[in-house]
Amino acid sequence: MSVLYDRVALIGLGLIAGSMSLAMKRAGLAGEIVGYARSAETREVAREIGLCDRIEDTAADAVRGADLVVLCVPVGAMNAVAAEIGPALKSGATVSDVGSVKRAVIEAVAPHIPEGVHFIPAHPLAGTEHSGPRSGFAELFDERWCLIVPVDGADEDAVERVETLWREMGSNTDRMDADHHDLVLAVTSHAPHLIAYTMVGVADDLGRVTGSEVIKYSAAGFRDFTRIAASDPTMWRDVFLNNKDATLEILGRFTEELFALQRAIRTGDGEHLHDYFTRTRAIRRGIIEARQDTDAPDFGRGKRV
Ligand SMILES: NC(=O)c1ccc[n+]([C@@H]2O[C@H](COP(=O)([O-])OP(=O)(O)OC[C@H]3O[C@@H](n4cnc5c(N)ncnc54)[C@H](O)[C@@H]3O)[C@@H](O)[C@H]2O)c1
Ligand SMILES: O=C(O)C(=O)C[C@]1(C(=O)O)C=C[C@@H](O)C=C1
Repeated sequence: MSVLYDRVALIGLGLIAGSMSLAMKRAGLAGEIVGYARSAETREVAREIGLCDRIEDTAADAVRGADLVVLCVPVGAMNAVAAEIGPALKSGATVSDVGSVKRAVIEAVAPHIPEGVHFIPAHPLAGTEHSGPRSGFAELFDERWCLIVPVDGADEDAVERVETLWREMGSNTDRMDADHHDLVLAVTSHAPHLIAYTMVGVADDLGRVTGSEVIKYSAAGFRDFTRIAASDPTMWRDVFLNNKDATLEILGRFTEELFALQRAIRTGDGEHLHDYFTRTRAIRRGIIEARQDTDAPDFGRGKRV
């Protein structure tokens, strides 16, 4: 692939920006990659490991002359960063972001984008529980989805170029409306994270009673919960505070179902439990069969679904 953007600026140098830099280098997509992070320590690490071609000490200096600027900071920091870079953006440039929530990010960023600059929000559905400048790797986006969320009146060429960038970094892309994105992600990512955080908290409370047993004998299912619950606290605080309505809607439904299952256990209603688990098993099997038919990429790393 030839160079897509002569100069790319990455703001916030953590897991996603680091992986983007390495994936762009792998495919030769950027003439130059410039980086900026708020803390001097992160900038120092990024320089030391050669994460970008150049690291600047202010966000405005990093975006000056850039053809593509990608905001890779926690969702709650998007507004302040956009305000800082707005006046320094080059006419004709594209600003994108990788935030896990889309409606709130659009509302936070769009007012700071000057006339003549394109704003094309995006969200790669790929991550790990690790964060910071040393956590990125070039393969993170391979065979994963990246959702592109164009705002009303978005320039089609600019949208297509961002789609090409993600495809060349290894992802499959789809377009989605911001509100729909936030509801879908509340089901598939946000509520599951909150449930994992809760379950690990419950186990921790129990652990105080039973010593180290909870960890020592933890089965694979619980270990998966602990992996998810080790994710970055700032990132997830911001996700929940910025996708309130959709997350609360899904958690409300979750609680209703949980109460129904709780009641079935208490009253010994085995038929209810069996029917419920049969239905959920069929859903999982249906997903796997559909994927084999369409050869679509899976939700998990590699071929694990
Ligand atoms: N981790 C995931 O699984 C994942 C997946 C997809 C999208 N996202 C989204 O990507 C974004 C970045 O996540 P990450 O996992 O790379 O996080 P990270 O914690 O690894 O990196 C975030 C970086 O932003 C910097 N930062 C924080 N506030 C800043 C500010 N005000 N100005 C400048 N820099 C600032 C931090 O120092 C850090 O370098 C978030 O919006 C997150 O919702 C994360
Ligand atoms: O695999 C993980 O660790 C993730 O949690 C990644 C995950 C997800 O829920 O799938 C987390 C947040 C993102 O916005 C996108 C992807």
